Amino acid sequence: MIRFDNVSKTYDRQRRAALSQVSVDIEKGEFVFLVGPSGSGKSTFLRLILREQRPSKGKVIVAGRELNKLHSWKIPALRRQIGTVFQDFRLLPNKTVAENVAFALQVIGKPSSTIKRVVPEVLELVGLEGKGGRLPDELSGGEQQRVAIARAFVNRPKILIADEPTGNLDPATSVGIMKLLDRINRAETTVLMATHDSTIVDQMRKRVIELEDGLVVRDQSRGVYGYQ
Ligand SMILES: Nc1ncnc2c1ncn2[C@@H]1O[C@H](COP(=O)(O)OP(=O)(O)OP(=O)(O)O)[C@@H](O)[C@H]1O
Repeated sequence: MIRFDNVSKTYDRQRRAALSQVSVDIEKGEFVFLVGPSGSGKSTFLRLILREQRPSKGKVIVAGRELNKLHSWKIPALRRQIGTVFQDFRLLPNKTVAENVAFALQVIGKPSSTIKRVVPEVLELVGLEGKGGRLPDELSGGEQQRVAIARAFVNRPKILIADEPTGNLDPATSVGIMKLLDRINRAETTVLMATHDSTIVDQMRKRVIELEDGLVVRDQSRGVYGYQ
């Protein structure tokens, strides 16, 4: 589903590579944690998958497309297959929960009959039934992240990318969010999550890819967080 073939990335005017000769293969339906110290290249890895950045060398292949060869007009279609969730939720503050989720479908041209049907379904899936009319600031952090996950998942993407999704949440709330991501993964969605949350990684025992200074220093199935 995601393949990096000897990928290096050096940003303009930087001496050091953000990623160096990275080769990894992530299969459909896998759940993968991406770990490593700050500045080790995790966000760069995720940005390459979304074609927000291009590799300096090597190939990135996502859902069968080699991203370097992808015409820019095809980038929206690529991104439609990838749901994204971030540490800071990134909800639209003036829209209700249901409107936030509906908006993700409106921008890709889904008919309103479909939107009316699937928004309540996905809100129920994430445990927010009955909260569709609230504004984001009327929700707890954990609930806001559930809205963000509902929005990312409502279009049933092949891949879900989560960049520190539990970074702003307390441990108990984080466990609930991880259960939800696990459930989404069991529905055949490939999940790739960058995190500094050692407790979560140690509890879940999923594949762990560790970066250090842009290099893959570990790729372990049923792995642990494994560094301080
Ligand atoms: N847009 C950019 N321009 C120049 N250098 C960048 C840019 N983005 C990242 N870098 C550099 O690339 C390296 C890797 O950064 P990246 O953001 O990928 O790390 P990270 O592992 O995601 O860190 P964190 O855990 O703090 O989010 C760092 O040295 C960083 O300074």
